[in-house]
Order: sequence, then C-alpha cells, then structure tokens
Amino acid sequence: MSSDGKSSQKSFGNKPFILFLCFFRYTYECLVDTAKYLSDKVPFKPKVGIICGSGLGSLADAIENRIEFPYEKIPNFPLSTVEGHVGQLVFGYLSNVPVVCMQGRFHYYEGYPLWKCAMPVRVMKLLGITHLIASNAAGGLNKDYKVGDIMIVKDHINLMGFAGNNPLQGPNDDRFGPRFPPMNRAYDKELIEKAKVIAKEVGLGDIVHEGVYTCLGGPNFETVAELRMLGMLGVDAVGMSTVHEVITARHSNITVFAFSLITNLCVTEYHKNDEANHDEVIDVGKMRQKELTKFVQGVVKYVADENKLVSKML
Ligand SMILES: O=P(O)(O)O[C@@H]1C[C@H](O)[C@@H](CO)O1
Ligand code: HPA
Repeated sequence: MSSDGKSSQKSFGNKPFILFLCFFRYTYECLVDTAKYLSDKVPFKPKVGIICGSGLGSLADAIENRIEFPYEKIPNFPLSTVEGHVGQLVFGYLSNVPVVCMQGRFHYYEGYPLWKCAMPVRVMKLLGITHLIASNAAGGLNKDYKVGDIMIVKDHINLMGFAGNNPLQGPNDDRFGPRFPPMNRAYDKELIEKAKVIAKEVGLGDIVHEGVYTCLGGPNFETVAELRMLGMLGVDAVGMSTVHEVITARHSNITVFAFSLITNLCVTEYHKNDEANHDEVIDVGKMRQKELTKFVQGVVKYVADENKLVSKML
C-alpha cells in the first residue's frame, strides 16, 4: 500500500477481467483454493517452507509424521519434469518444527513462466509459513570453490530480470505484497551468520562459503565467455532457479535463507574439456545428503527457537 493507504495498483473492478487473468497467471483466489485443498487435509500450520534443489530431494526424507501430495494431485500445481525432482509436497515435522517441503521444484526451462515456477511460494505463504529455506545445485564460478562445497547465498543477481522477465510482472495484488518490493535485504543476515555456526557444528565448516548466486534460464549450461562475464559481474555460483522464488517470497514478506550445493566447477578456460552434466549434479547431491540434512535441520530449529523467543518478548 502507498503512504496514503491507497493501493498502488489501479482497480480493474470487474470479475470477468480477474477470471480472464487466471489463464495467464494465478489470481489470489486461485491460490487460496490451492492452499485450502491442502490445509483441509493437513492438521497443522507449517512455519517453514523448504525447496529442495536438483538431487537434494533427500532433505525431505528426514521429515517426520509426513503427509505427501504428488504435484499432479494438487489443483493448479505444475508438474516436475526433471530427473532428481520427485514432484511432491511433503508436510510434516523437522526438528519438531512444522514444515512444508517442495521435493522437486519448477524451472523456466521446463516451459513454465517464472510466476508459475514461483507459485508454490505463495501457496506456502497462504498456508502460514514465515520463513523459506531454498536450496539449489549450482556451478562454482568462484575460484576458491570445490565440488561438494556449500555456498550460503548472501545476494543474487536477477539476470533474467534485467530483460524484464520477473515473477512479479503484470498486475500486482496488494494482498500478496507491494507493487515495488525492495530486494536489498533479500537474504536474512542473522540467519546467514547462524547458518555458518550450524555448518561448523555439522562438520561442514571448512567447505562453507558466502556468495552471490545468479539464475540463467537454461537448460543449457553456460559457455566460457558467458561464465567469464558472470565472473566479472561478481557472481560466485551459477544456477537455473531460486532467484524468482526468493523475489516472490520477499514480495510476501517471508524471511529467506538460501544455499547452493556446488555440484560442478564452471569451465572458464577454452583449453579445458570438462563439461557439466546433470548426472554429476545428482551424484554430488547424494554425496552430501547426510550433512545437508543435519544443516537444514539446524537452521529450521534455530528459526523455531528464535520465533519462540520473539513471541515471548511480544
Ligand atoms: O533446481 P536446481 O536449480 O537445484 O538445479 C540445477 C539447475 C538445473 O535444474 C540442474 C542442472 O543440472 O541443476
Ligand atoms: N550452471 C547452471 N546451473 C547449474 C550448474 C551450472 O554449472 N550446475 C548445477 N546447476
């Protein structure tokens, strides 16, 4: 809302226009229907939303008292079409905290517009989450990174947004958030600092970095020239997701923490013949699953403890 309390979005008023929009993007009412389909079947409100990246679906395996919804059963949900993405929403408890986890996400390269890729974030908001933990598999561009390292995302470059390709494009619904949301504090600084401590506690301390992530449309991996350009722009890890989910989360005032599993080293030299491949990405995810599960459990527990502390103070 603008300072005078009036919406910054011109009102279209008539219902037919909103229904018409449904064919082009999810209206608030449409996502409320999706959230209600789920909340009618889940006897608790999730506090933390989790998005599992490629090969990181095992993060969901630790969820207890699970209730699973294959994406094809959920009204208005797209379908996961990529290997390494199970394609279900898992409700349950992680570190005794009520969570909802996307075991598999949606990507622009699957043919989904960014607003469709990010729609589960709005559904999770409507279900009650206050925090989002987004994970992804990414190529390591920073020379200090090794395969299997973790990069805590401190910021992102919304490269696709430079061309105007943004999940918030089109009419804004103030019930989700403002027309012009700020992004300079997209990644929660307190969670970043705490996550570094947790990483050390679960044995990841020596392989954890903090860096800048960018998302390309994919599905091809990058050229040498593209990676060299991204390096000059200050990018530390390159992926094909997360940014649009984070923008959508911040638009709805969800506190965000994100990390990348470095699954391959970006090839920035013409004489090198290595080539990134998806199988390798999946394999690295499997290699790290135990430590990453403990890491995410620790972050979830911290979020819940912090929230209890805050609620006591209020
Ligand atoms: O879903 P994420 O971003 O974790 O997966 C990355 C990007 C591509 O989907 C895939 C390529 O191997 O890994
Ligand atoms: N580039 C883009 N996305 C990726 C990569 C990469 O090198 N590795 C895993 N996801």
